[in-house]
Amino acid sequence: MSMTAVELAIHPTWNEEAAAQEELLTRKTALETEDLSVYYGEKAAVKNVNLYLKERTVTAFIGPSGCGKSTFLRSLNRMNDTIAAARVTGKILIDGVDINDAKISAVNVRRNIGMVFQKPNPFHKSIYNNIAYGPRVYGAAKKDLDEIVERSLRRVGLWDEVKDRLHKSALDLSGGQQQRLCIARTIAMGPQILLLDEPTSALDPISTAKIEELIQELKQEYTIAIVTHNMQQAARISDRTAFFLMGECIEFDVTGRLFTNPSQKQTEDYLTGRFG
Ligand SMILES: Nc1ncnc2c1ncn2[C@@H]1O[C@H](COP(=O)(O)OP(=O)(O)OP(=O)(O)O)[C@@H](O)[C@H]1O
Repeated sequence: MSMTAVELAIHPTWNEEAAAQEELLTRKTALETEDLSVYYGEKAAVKNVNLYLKERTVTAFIGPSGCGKSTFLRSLNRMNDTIAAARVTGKILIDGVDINDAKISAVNVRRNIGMVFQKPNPFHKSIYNNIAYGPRVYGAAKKDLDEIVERSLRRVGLWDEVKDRLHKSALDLSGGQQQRLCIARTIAMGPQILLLDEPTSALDPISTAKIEELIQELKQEYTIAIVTHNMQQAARISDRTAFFLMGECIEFDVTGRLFTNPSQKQTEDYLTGRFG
């Protein structure tokens, strides 16, 4: 059995955890990919990836820079549609329906599968209007907006911090608060799946810890996929982890097992810092 010191320290009881996490396999699949490849022009950035997200779990995507993690994540809610050179082959299935089907609207896909980016990117609007903007565009009644705003802000633990300044600019919030606001903004649209692309890499350790705690709470309700460069973070917060290398998904397993007893040599080399 191969174990890295770091991962042993993080997962001293990984056997128990792995067993508990196997239970998650019995959950419904929220989304799965079949031979998903993404090309930028002729170059394949993601190659024939088959993996799945189980309902109300956290799945982490790790791997060295440029291995295709973000491209893969972005393909899951059709964000790559916005890049002219990008082309997707294979399937992304939700309840057996391919979300890339021409009959499916990308806008609806993105309502159901929300995304939060590396750098907090609140709109240049008030805190209130950051949350209310999307629901308003989609026809939420004016009388319901106050409730949507409060519920979304409470859900990310921001309500008490901002309730007295709802109509002040969101840009005056700290980076960590801005990122929680961006998560609240996504939640306000009523998604089932949240895609988080390195959501803490621009944040200080305290704000990072708050977001990690929040992710643990949100998984009671949402299916979450997260790209992270921080292996400790993946080990701390995810139920399953996929290790990517040069566009391929090399290994996909219960997080405790992938970190302490990887089945592939490339995974072990990455975890032990032999490359990447
Ligand atoms: N818009 C784009 N146009 C062309 N090539 C791109 C584009 N975005 C990414 N790539 C290329 O696709 C490959 C995968 O990039 P991607 O950003 O998905 O990797 P990553 O694993 O998320 O990297 P990082 O951890 O550095 O963010 C890289 O070779 C990158 O240069």
